Amino acid sequence: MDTLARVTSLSRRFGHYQALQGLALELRQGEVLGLLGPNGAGKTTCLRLLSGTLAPSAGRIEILGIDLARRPVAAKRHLGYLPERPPLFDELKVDEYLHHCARLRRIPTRARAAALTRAKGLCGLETVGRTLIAKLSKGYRQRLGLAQAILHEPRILILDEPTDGLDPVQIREVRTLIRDLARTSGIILSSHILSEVQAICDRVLVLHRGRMLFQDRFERTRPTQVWRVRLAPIMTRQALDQIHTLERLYCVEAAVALGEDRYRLLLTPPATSTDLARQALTAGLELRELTPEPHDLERVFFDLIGAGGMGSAR
Ligand SMILES: Nc1ncnc2c1ncn2[C@@H]1O[C@H](COP(=O)(O)OP(=O)(O)OP(=O)(O)O)[C@@H](O)[C@H]1O
Repeated sequence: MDTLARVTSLSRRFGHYQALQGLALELRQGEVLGLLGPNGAGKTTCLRLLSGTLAPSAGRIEILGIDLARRPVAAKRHLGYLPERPPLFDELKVDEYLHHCARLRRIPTRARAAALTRAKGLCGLETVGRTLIAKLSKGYRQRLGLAQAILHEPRILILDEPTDGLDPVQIREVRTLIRDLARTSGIILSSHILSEVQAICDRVLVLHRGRMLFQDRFERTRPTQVWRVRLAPIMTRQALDQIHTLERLYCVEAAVALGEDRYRLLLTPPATSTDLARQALTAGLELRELTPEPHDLERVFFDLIGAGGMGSAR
């Protein structure tokens, strides 16, 4: 897979405030990378740095091997950027605005009409070319923001909260469009909604207080290795025996007591819940409940926003 962007030790300060600290990431062709984090985590700062609209305090950004700080014009040719608030001019019509963007992007005059048709087609804007931007709905404004970002067919798309403020139908359309665009480019987008990132992205990078907390590739078919079990009630003095029996099961890597005959178990790969049920029965444990725990990312994210996690006895 081709590496499109490479970021090393990227940091940005605002006065004494460290908004981003030591970020490293790579973006590859065909990949959608999600930046996930609560408000103020540093997502917009990171995307502004990557788009070249904000200068870093330290670190390096390479776009297709070109140093963004040293050769900004050459590097930005490969970038399309949809900021948090799309830079639209209300007094222009959609076509006028896109022509203006095509000029700014230095698309040759003879190629402009085709570029507009392509971008409008991809973003579902064919019917609104002559509409005044001031009259567009929020959903159409967002589509237009996307259209200006893809007009010059960039290899890298940077999208700041691309579905923010859209209704469920528009969200589905924009998600489909993003997946379509990823066939020919690499996309990095931000969101503060876990399900959003899980729906669109191949990989996630969780930011918190300007630092990278966690990075993972979604393997949607990967079964969870963490299970929660409830056993038949026993006398308190036997509780220790119960957890020791669980720990001794061949398929169990670790067991944590949650109280009232409930335990959280980490299975040894490639063991499955069927192995667990069978081995528990053989060991004389009576299983009353067996439920999968959320995937790692969900636990990391809920820990982050203070809703409990692996260590809690929810
Ligand atoms: N121009 C600026 N001057 C001073 N502080 C700033 C500036 N831009 C961002 N910050 C601060 O940097 C931190 C990170 O902001 P940023 O907008 O990158 O977060 P975010 O993760 O995008 O948040 P949100 O989801 O709310 O958009 C915040 O505390 C913010 O107040």
